[in-house]
Amino acid sequence: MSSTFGTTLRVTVFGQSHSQAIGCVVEGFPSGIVVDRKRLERFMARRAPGRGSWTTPRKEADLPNFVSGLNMRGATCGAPLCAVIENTNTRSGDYDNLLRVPRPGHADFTAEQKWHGNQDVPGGGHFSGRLTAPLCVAGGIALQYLEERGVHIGAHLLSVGAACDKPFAALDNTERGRKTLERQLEALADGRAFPTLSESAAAAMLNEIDKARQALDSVGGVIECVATGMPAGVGSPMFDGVENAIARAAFGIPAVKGIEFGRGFEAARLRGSQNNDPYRMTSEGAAPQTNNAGGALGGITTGAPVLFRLAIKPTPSISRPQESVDLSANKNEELEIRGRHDPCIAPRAVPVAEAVCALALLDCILSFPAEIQD
Ligand SMILES: Cc1cc2nc3c(=O)[nH]c(=O)nc-3n(C[C@H](O)[C@H](O)[C@H](O)COP(=O)(O)O)c2cc1C
Ligand SMILES: C=C(O[C@@H]1CC(C(=O)O)=C[C@@H](OP(=O)(O)O)[C@H]1O)C(=O)O
Repeated sequence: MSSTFGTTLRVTVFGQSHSQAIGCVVEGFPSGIVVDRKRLERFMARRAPGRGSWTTPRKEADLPNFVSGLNMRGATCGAPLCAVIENTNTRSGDYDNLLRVPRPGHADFTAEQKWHGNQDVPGGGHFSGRLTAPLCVAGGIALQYLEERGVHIGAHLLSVGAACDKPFAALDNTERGRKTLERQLEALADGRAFPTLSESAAAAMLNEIDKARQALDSVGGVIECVATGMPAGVGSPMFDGVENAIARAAFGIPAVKGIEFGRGFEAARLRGSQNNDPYRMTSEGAAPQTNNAGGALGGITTGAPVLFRLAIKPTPSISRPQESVDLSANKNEELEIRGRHDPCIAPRAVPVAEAVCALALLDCILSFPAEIQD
């Protein structure tokens, strides 16, 4: 198992949900990034567990301890960066029956097929959503670095169950569209507890989550993420394009089942005349006026916002009885899951989408920039 991604910026995530600690090792950060700890903590808090009835009740401080990679000024020093987060609130007994009886929808069954009893099941082991905390440490630093260079990344919940938020204005690449998108990103940066653009959407989504929880069930959602300010010419065909890099990192987030860029799957129902993004000359040079492509053509950035959506499945661990099997007795068994679980994963995965977007784009900038013109 490697749990590593990236070309120049290489991120490794380690630990299990109930091991002593979890963490990350990042190689390839440019030196001299002064890490704003307060800002990083605010970012981590948006993902943290234990924040009310729409999250798992497991409470964790989720404070990273940097054991290497920073100098006396708290800036990246060029050496590999290692951050460790303690696991302090584990209740492994909740998982006793799951060693024999795999949860439908979680990775218990596939881990057993691969490691034949040696896997660490409690808390979801290395498959746990908890491993996205160190991903947010690495991504939170990448976000700070990119922001200083004019690349702004933000995400929100586009839907939970049947409840929908308004979309980002990122398909319109005119000055008007860009201004609206800028305002939307500013609004999301105000520290709101629930990540939607509209307040009424937040209320409707919380209601969907509550209905699912009360029915001893869970619900899925869609996250929309955008990066503005990406220069044109970044990324490399065929396998190191920005879409490749983002998709690879995004599928590392547990519970992600789909990704689409720009118009995405809807483009398959359009005519070329509707889906092509026409170019016009602007004060900053040639630019597409619409952004159905989602900021990339041929894997290379167009200069328009990089836009993608993630499908997040409903939480596999639900409270109602389910059909499973006892793998040691080779018989069918009805499974009842104990323990503490998110009734909906999507809200907590919003900052994680921003984190992987920042890491993937920074890696593309460092590894596959536009060539310098003579
Ligand atoms: C932030 C976050 C929180 C999660 N919380 C839970 C949870 O409480 N219970 C659960 O069963 N799965 C939870 N998951 C999802 C599982 O970890 C995931 O479905 C499982 O590892 C199988 O991986 P897959 O769905 O990607 O195939 C969470 C995922 C994330 C990203
Ligand atoms: C602790 C977190 O979420 C955990 C993710 C998770 C899973 O299976 O993914 C299962 C639960 O673990 P436990 O049974 O130990 O409470 C969640 O609480 C976190 O994300 O930080």
